[in-house]
Amino acid sequence: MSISESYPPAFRRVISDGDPLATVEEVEPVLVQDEDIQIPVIDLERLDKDILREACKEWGIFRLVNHGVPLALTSRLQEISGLLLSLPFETKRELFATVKSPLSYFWGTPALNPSGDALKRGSQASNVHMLEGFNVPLSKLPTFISCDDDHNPKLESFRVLIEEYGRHITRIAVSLFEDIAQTLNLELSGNRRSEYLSESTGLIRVYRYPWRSDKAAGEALGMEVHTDSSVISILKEDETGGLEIMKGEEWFCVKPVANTLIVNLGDMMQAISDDEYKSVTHRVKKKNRETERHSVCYFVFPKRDCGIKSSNYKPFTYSEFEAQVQADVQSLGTKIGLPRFSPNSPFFN
Ligand SMILES: O=C(O)CCC(=O)C(=O)O
Ligand SMILES: [Fe+2]
Repeated sequence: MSISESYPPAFRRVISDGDPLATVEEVEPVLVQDEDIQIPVIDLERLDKDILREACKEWGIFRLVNHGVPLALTSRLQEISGLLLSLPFETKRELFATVKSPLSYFWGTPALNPSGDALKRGSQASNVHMLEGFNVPLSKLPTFISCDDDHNPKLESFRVLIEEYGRHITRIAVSLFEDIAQTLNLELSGNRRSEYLSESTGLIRVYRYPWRSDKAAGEALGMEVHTDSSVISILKEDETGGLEIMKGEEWFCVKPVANTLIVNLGDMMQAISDDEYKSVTHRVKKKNRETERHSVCYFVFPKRDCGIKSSNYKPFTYSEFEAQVQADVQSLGTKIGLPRFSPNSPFFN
């Protein structure tokens, strides 16, 4: 099987010859080469609250070292997910295609509904994003019994590995959230912590961004410009690179560094912090054409009915925020996010 047979059919023309009729939006010509930038580094074993506060305030993103996730576990998870993602397209489509499976396979868009299925996007949206992946809601993982174990014993290894990785990454998210809350003097008495950051909402997405031939025209965007809706997102990328962040008015490349994790703050953290901290604007734009990019991304959210009150937004629950994002993606093709809840914004709803 050639590698392109494992890609969704809509990707194939684009990766091989850049057919001008291909349905992928070509991004703006690159006028300025995006420069590399060093993001702040946080050491989880010797956490410095001042550096953490500064990173959340000025950047909304930082690199985490001494995070305690065993290297062997991450490597094995990356290896198994890579193997599953390189299965033929049709096999991947069938992998979780049982009504009982909480896991799903998606491609062409990162915008999914709460069940993990791709959202139909508005007509103005660029049609296909050059990415595919598996969506894994961690709390539902114990109920996942693969009906395809005979054909794919790798699926059982994937489940075991992602469950263990999920335990580590949840521990990191909770401990970072508590540290961040301290830097904000945020009151976390009672069950406030688990309402703001509800472990049961945690999900992991394993992404693959395809390789492209030298003949392919232009650049195809891996993931469009966005902020995450989460409280905290934690990314493990491979050595290919492609993650870019906006700082000031400029785009910068975040270079991969072995055995580190990237933490970015999401919209919910921005709202909880009363806009003191930033939900970083980012995208994935792969410069290295010849290699695929693989990443494993964790997202965690507030409890669905958790009320978010802040001076810059009308009060809302996370469910309301999510419903608004989904409605905008479906009607406009893109997420508007927090401005929908800000009386000072032209997007206020
Ligand atoms: O693949 C990546 O590294 C980034 C993915 C991302 O930004 C997202 O899923 O929100
Ligand atoms: Fe993101």
